[in-house]
Amino acid sequence: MPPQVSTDETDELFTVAADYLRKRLTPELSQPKVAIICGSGLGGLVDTIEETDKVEFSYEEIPGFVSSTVPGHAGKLAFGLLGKNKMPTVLMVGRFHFYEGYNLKQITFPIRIFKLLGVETLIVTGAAGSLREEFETGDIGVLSDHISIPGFCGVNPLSGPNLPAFGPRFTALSDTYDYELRVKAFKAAQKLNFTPGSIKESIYCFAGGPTYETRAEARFLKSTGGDVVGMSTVPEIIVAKHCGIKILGLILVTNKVVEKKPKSADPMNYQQMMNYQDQEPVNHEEVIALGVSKAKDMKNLVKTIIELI
Ligand SMILES: O=P(O)(O)O[C@H]1O[C@H](CO)[C@@H](O)[C@H]1O
Ligand SMILES: Nc1nc2[nH]cnc2c(=O)[nH]1
Repeated sequence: MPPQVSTDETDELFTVAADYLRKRLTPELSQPKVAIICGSGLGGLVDTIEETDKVEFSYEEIPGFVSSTVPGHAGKLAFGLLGKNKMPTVLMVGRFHFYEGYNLKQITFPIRIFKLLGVETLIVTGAAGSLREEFETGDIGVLSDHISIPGFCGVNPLSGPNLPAFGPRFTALSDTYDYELRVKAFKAAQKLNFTPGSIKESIYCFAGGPTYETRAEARFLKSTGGDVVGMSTVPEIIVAKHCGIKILGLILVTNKVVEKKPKSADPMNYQQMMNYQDQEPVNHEEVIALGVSKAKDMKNLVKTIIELI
């Protein structure tokens, strides 16, 4: 039996959604132990589950779910068995974002459904821009911490009445990213012979989007100690931590946010000093394309991590 979280009227919709899914799944699939959120361009992760036992629901049909509106986010929930250990798993193929106009409660709604279904581990994936010279495009970041820029302004998915059935009023986030899972991520990368250095611990800066960073914002974020920046991930992670789900964050670096002003530029040579203007601005098509090109690596990594769980 999955853990039973008692509910009251406020969280009635969570129960309705969980019951809706449970009724349409076999007992084996209705009690997933692992949930995976697929980030931009990473929807291919759904292929890690066997086609034969895959059951999918479009977000539109699940009570309380909103729709995916961003290219690269298909908008479906897929249940199946993953890896050699046939881990019962649920995948969000496409996530919700604050910049789509949804509030943080809507964005994080699925996490509490996962809790009610019995999920113990959440693997959050996403695309992000690199704030550090040493983080190359295509590298994978294993999240060790985050900085929520909207959080400093009171934008937090746990604002408003607390739901004690899920967790406490005040939640400590100091150990949010499970150490054992991070170790497993590195062990999996080693097992798969990933290029040394292409997978690194990273601190994720959550920016609201949908605009990418100005050059000054990029410098500011870098000065905060962040390694990568994206427009998602943190809200889901906060709600998962609140209800006691173990968390692993995997970020694919899809572009570089740091500007490349040459260190040796002659201060009297305005062309040298200003040549960072030549840098191509980032765009979402490039973000998705990078995700698709690294799909195989991401799939193998996630599968191997789950086999180590
Ligand atoms: O975080 P995911 O959804 O993977 O995608 C990242 O890429 C998109 C911008 O290109 C934003 O949604 C940003 O958060
Ligand atoms: N904020 C932000 N999100 C991203 N997602 C993918 N790349 C980026 C980026 O450069 N900035």
